[in-house]
Amino acid sequence: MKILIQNGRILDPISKTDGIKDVLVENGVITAIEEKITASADQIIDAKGCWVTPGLIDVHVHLREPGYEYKETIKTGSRAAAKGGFTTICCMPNTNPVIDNEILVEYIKMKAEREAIVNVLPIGSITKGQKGEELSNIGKMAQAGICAISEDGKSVMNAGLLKKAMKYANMFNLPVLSHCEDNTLVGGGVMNAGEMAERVGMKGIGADSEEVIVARDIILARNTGARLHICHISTSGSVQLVREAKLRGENVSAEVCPHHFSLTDEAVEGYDANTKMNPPLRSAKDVESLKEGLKDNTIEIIATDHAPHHIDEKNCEYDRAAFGIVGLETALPLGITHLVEDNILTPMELIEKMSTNPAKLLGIDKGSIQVGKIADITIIDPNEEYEIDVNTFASKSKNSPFHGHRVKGKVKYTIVNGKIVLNDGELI
Ligand SMILES: NC(=O)N[C@@H](CC(=O)O)C(=O)O
Ligand SMILES: [Zn+2]
Ligand SMILES: [Zn+2]
Repeated sequence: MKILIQNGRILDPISKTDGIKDVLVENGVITAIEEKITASADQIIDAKGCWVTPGLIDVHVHLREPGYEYKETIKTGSRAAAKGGFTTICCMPNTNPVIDNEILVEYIKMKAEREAIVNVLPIGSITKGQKGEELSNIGKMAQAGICAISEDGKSVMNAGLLKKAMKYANMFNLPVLSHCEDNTLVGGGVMNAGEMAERVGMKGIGADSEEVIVARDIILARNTGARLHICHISTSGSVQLVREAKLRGENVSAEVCPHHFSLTDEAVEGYDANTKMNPPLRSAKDVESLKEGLKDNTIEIIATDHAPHHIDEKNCEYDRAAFGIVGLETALPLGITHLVEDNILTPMELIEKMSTNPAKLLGIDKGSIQVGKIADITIIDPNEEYEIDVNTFASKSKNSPFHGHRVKGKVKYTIVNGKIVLNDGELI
């Protein structure tokens, strides 16, 4: 299979290429990137006016399989990923049963091999059953092919246990993806603590519940040498903690989710349960800090925290609704609309945070569009404007607060291992 991509704007953060070129893909590999390629091909893609980028990589996705297939499956989640321009996604272990042993890791890999249309990398839990009591067998899961460990959905509240896990993670060179939430400080909150929570009469979640754990985990990572990655960073204080750790030369990275830089807690005013997620939408000041963190590279990664839930789990009182929103199919347009259009990031910086830096965190040979690399490629029309419509989502769940939002930037083609899985906006 030969694919020729013509006249696109190549954005490669590794070689710092930013220019109009043709790209030739043969048998799954990029074989040429030149001003003008005149080879014959099975499919020619006219990428005029589009960005041609390394395939997007999402380090934080909930695929819900096994156990919650009514929300999402490996198959449907991978299709949502392809629509969103993602060629590789990492799936969190808070399934039922929890991914806490090598058999389940093998199961995810086997299912993904058969049913997923993008690359799926499993993440193993830190403790058995995510109960916070006993470590999962990290070594065996590493051998089976996990890309990281995480207790996402909660924090490991026992610092001693987490410290031990960090030491194991080092032995297998795995990053530790940390959901930062001290459950003794949450106090039954359902949205950001502050003026807005008072106005709508709901219990708030303070910044301290996140920041206490960010600080703790930075200290533990310093003492163990672990590769700490902070998930879904949401407060000014957390950004500052990560910034200071980096200035000290410590091995810490952070991700921000598109909803946390696109919306504030003002969005909760209409009581739409699709504005409910963990951590919650924060204040305008926090959003400002997140953008500064993106700009000065304190925050190197944009990840979706794609968290599908069934309509019945959202169609109820705000207090009782599930935490989490889908994100795979809105991430790129939100990045273009709120970061590139607002001059927070250049197109190259956006792609770096959505592909190159995630690949670096995972230690995989992806995130670059160069001759000799496996052909994971995304083609994006940055100028197409449209309204987000959840009814067009490939995801099984539609729990997005962005329905009806006007955005700019449309994913046109997603190519995974040299195979076109999204063709002119349509899934194959
Ligand atoms: N983010 C969320 O609100 N929910 C996530 C869990 C998580 O990412 O912590 C989920 O699994 O539903
Ligand atoms: Zn989380
Ligand atoms: Zn999550």
